[in-house]
Amino acid sequence: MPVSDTVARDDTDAEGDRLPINELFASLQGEGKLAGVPSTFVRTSGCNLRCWFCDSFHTSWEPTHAWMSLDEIVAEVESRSPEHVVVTGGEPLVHDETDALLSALADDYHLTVETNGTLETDAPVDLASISPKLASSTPTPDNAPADVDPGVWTERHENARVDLDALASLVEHAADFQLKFVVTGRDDIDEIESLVADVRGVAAREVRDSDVLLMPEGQTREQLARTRTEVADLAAAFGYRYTPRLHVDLWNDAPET
Ligand SMILES: C[S@@+](CC[C@H](N)C(=O)[O-])C[C@H]1O[C@@H](n2cnc3c(N)ncnc32)[C@H](O)[C@@H]1O
Ligand SMILES: Nc1nc2[nH]cc(C(=O)O)c2c(=O)[nH]1
Ligand code: SF4
Ligand SMILES: [Mg+2]
Repeated sequence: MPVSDTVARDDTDAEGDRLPINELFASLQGEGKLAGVPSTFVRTSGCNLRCWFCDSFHTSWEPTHAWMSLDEIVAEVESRSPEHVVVTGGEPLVHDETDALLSALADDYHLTVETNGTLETDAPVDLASISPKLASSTPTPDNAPADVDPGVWTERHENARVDLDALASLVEHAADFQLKFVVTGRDDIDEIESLVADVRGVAAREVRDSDVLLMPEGQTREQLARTRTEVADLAAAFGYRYTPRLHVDLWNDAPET
């Protein structure tokens, strides 16, 4: 099991700007303020966290990818019609080259970055879709994916999952932002309220309740069916925004959806 933050660069990667791409596809944005918007997704591989529930197993726990040059990625994006591009992962901001990709796309596309909120970027971002990871995301031998021993990641994930300076920087820097929490149940709400208060205390930008989104944990329709009602009730009770996971509802989070 890889312990590295990112993925090992192979020898063909020696030259130029390249990124490890797990998948690149057009779909509807399934989550957040832009749910339903046709978008091209660029999914990088490698992450500095290991959420036990990660729905992109082959970008975190067992990374698989092809190394593509920034020019190749841009050409693939240009061959698809959506005007919105979502750069996601894995954790896209673990790669320095992600900033260069965002800059290359910025003039022609609306850019959403899906990030765990632990790393900053100076690159142009239209929507910072920040998903801070709560204590309920930390992997343990009891909740880790099948046949995976979380090992050092229990402590490593727990120590790295919240960086208030990075969160404040992302909130302040992007044209728009959302704090989109993966919610396993009502036991998460105290930490959400506390973290939102902490971000409000350091960020030089208003964080409205409508900028805070509660998203049910679930990789499949069946798992979402177990969590969505409780999470929707929490959103209504605490005044936050509920977000669905449309791609799971529509396509059960099949690859390239
Ligand atoms: C695979 S992550 C990649 C981006 C970044 N690493 C992050 O976690 O925000 C994409 C989005 O899916 C969410 N996500 C991952 N696994 C999930 C699950 N089991 N249930 C609900 N949301 C999940 C993440 O919180 C994030 O908003
Ligand atoms: N349709 C669709 N919408 C998404 N929004 C965020 C996603 C992600 O994996 O970052 C995602 C995804 O994987 N598919
Ligand atoms: S931070 Fe994102 S990519 Fe990394 S393990 Fe968690 S959900 Fe997966
Ligand atoms: Mg996804």
